[in-house]
Amino acid sequence: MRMLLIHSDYLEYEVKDKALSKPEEISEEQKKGRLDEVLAAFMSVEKVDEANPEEIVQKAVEEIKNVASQVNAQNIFVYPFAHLSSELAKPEVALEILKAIEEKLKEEGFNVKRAPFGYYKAFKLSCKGHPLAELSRTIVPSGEKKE
Ligand SMILES: NCC(=O)N[C@H]1[C@@H](O)[C@H](n2cnc3c(N)ncnc32)O[C@@H]1CO
Repeated sequence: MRMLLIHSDYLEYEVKDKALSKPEEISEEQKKGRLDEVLAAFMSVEKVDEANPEEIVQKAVEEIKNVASQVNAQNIFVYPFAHLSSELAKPEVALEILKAIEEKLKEEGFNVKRAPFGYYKAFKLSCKGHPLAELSRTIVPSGEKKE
């Protein structure tokens, strides 16, 4: 998995069009979303992650928790983003992993939103610009090598 973490004044999105033939079913309310004072986690789930989805969920949650505590963020935006890797996991696997990350972060007490999966979305982001405001992480299952 490739993750881009941006500590932001806000992140807001608006669904524009389907990017998959069968995108995630969403309600009218989910077509727009916004969080303020947010750690935005843009994530590309990779083919290598299919070897151990549970481990990837655990490692991703740990990384996000670590950064959230360093930047003192309580709000997390889980954002599916297929542009950080050329070795993408199948959509059905990626969606399950992102849903699991969302749920575990909620269990940890964070206020979490997840942007809809399988759509083109307009988004606005206001990066805070401090030294830890822009971070990237690469996560792979144990035993797999990081490319
Ligand atoms: N910016 C818009 C967009 O990225 N849209 C992406 C994601 O929402 C989602 N998606 C599909 N596969 C993946 C994957 N492996 N990891 C993350 N998201 C995925 O499906 C869309 C088309 O690739």
